[in-house]
Amino acid sequence: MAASFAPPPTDGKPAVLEWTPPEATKLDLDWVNLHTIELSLLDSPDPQVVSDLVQLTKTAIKEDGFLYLTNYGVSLDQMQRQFDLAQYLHRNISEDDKERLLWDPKSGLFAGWKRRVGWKREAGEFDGIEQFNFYRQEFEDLEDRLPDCIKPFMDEITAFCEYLTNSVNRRLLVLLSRALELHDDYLWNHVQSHGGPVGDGYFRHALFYPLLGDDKDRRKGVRMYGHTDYGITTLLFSVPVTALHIWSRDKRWQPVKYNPGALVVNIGEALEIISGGQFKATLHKVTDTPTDQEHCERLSLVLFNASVGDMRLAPAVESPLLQREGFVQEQGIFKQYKRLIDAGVPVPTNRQWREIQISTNQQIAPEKRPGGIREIDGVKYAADRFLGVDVLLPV
Ligand SMILES: O=C(O)CCC(=O)C(=O)O
Ligand SMILES: [Fe+2]
Repeated sequence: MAASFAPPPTDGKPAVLEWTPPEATKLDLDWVNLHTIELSLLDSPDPQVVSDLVQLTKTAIKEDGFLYLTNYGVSLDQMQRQFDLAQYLHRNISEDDKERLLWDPKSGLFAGWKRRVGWKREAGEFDGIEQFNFYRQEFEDLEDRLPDCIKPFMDEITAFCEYLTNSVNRRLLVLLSRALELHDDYLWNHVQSHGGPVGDGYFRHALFYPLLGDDKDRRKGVRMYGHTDYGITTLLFSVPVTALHIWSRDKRWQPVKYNPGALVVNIGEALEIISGGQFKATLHKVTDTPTDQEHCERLSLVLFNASVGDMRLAPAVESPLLQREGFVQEQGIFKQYKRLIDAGVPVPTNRQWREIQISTNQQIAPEKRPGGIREIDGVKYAADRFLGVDVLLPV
């Protein structure tokens, strides 16, 4: 049985205001119908239950690339505390710390403080998104790389990330390895980066301020443009303010419904490549909120799990699933990597791949991207090219 999360005590620490979740939207939206994976069932003594769970996981990642994960070992109260801490960081970080810890995406990492004015170190147009991003270095240098206000709580944030990485993500990777019919620790041992609470990935405290008036018009309803995450898996805590949309199997943008306590998990590009396209790195974007949430702040906690930096990804051809069913080259990154592999051209290493995307920053309006907008089968795509790899993202 996997142990549940056991956070460090809170006594003796500064008082932290409770985060009040905004009310969920009352609008009846075109919700995407995601499958739910109950992670605790992996421990079931009944082999049929476990094999049904693997089958359901396979269906979810082949069909949607997104799923809800429940019963993963963190209680609602424990999750609430992490939202309290994220809100506390955003309310209490000093202007000096914002300056001192200002991020520099040109470095290839999003580490530190993002202001509400775009995705570069230099101030750009208002986008209303503030973030603090904790990479391995933030966990290692508790003195110099953190806002002073959050220092008393780092034991809790560290323990939380350790649990998410070493228990939740590890168990999820067991399920995904089994879906590929490989041994339980295949993805954990070969693809997941290790070291510290987040490996080469990062933990994010994001706060989306309301976007109103001219700012709203200018951004045409989009907060974060359509993209796939480059890592292995992304664990997003389901939040009451609706904004996350996925490019669904019906080839349209559909919102993800609030599921209190659940993790919304998406498959990153690394898994799409390893699985020879059997798993889908699904496109998603963050949009304006529904009209009844227009004035709500959206707090969002995310763990991005990253792959081993020096590795050049290729499909796991030892997978019996791949041997039986072959590659799936319908979409996206695997198709592009396969073209390079077939041509004998080395694909980028995982580190090169993530750093080029962060440093050249994809959050550029589609019409301003180098390749502009292309229409294929009636769908408009923004075209980009990184390190010889074409990237097409629906607008
Ligand atoms: O905040 C969210 O719901 C999603 C954010 C996201 O897609 C990302 O940061 O990659
Ligand atoms: Fe994302």
